[in-house]
Amino acid sequence: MTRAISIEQVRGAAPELNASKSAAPLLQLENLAQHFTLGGGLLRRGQTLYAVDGVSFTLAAGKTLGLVGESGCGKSTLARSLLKLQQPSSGRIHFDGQDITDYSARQMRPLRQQMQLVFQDPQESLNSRHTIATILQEPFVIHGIGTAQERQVWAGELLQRVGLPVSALNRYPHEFSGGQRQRIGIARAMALKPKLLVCDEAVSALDVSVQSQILNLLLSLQQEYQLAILFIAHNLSVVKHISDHIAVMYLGRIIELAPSDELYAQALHPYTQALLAAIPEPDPRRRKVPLMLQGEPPSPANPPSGCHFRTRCPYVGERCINEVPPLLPAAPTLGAQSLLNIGPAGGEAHHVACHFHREIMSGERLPQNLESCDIITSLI
Ligand SMILES: Nc1ncnc2c1ncn2[C@@H]1O[C@H](COP(=O)(O)OP(=O)(O)OP(=O)(O)O)[C@@H](O)[C@H]1O
Repeated sequence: MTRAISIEQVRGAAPELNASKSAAPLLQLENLAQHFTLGGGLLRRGQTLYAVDGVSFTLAAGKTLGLVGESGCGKSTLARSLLKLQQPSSGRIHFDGQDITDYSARQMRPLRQQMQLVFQDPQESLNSRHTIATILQEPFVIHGIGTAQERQVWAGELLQRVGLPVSALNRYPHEFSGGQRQRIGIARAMALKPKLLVCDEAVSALDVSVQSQILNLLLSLQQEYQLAILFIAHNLSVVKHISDHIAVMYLGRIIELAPSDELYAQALHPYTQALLAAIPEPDPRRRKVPLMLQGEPPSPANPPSGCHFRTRCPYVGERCINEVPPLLPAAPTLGAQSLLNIGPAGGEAHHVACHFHREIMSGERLPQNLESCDIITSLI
């Protein structure tokens, strides 16, 4: 007779990699870069594309970091690099106390259970020819965990945990709505009880009401399993309710990183301010005057010198052309939370990469060229 084993026991069945080594962050990136050498036409051949250009942050167990930026700024590339689905060009990745940067595919194999990716389009990521039972049992099969009967039980438990009935096991992905398919995608990602979930635009294709149901599901899974979540979106309003911290990315670099509440209360980088201004405000009394931005984002194959944002920044100065602004704790004069627990490991500090953020916030530096600017509409 087969003994039913709950999914709570799965982690115990897996190789014992799981004990956290210390209070160190679960994930730590140091200056991670992903550069591609372009092929194709004569004009582009041999050119370097700076998709991710020196990203550092930390993420603790049980916390969510929202990663936001326009299409093409490097969010998905960053996700793939930190999961080592592609080898980064430079920088270091620390996961659960181990420097995994140079781990081989074989060394990564047991860690794959701990780091899972949830995709935007579950239609594409779920094999349409397989039943939900097969799809949910696959992670156990790949890692050689459990008997056939045990896997069947676990698949049913996973489905119920994400709010779907066990009877759905014998159906196919196309028989479900987009939101239900994303629940199945999350169930599959949670099968081996990972410590880190990377959600790459996981709710972007869903209706707003379904989005919030999926976000609530992620939050409850996070509480239950002390899950760390990197939540990628192109829209600041989506990440607001799920994120403890938010990182704003522009052309391969993090330009602002702050506790979520603080970012919304007092964004310090002109780009973040523009993203916030682009969020629609239904109450006409509270509508802000949109901050204007010039032009389109430059190509990551030909990024501007100095500050990558300078070609669209209303506050640009000479220094922005010549010097890359480092991502540093915000100026003490900004007061409040910004002064607390400052540390490069993230902490509660508000970090910003702008030479003039003090002057902009104090009103000493005024925007120029506003007349000729466009509103960012792609982010609305
Ligand atoms: N394998 C690759 N070879 C060459 N260029 C690439 C490769 N992968 C990504 N890029 C380029 O890197 C840049 C960043 O792409 P990426 O998909 O990471 O951005 P993104 O912020 O996730 O955008 P989106 O929200 O549209 O998915 C883009 O210019 C893209 O064309």
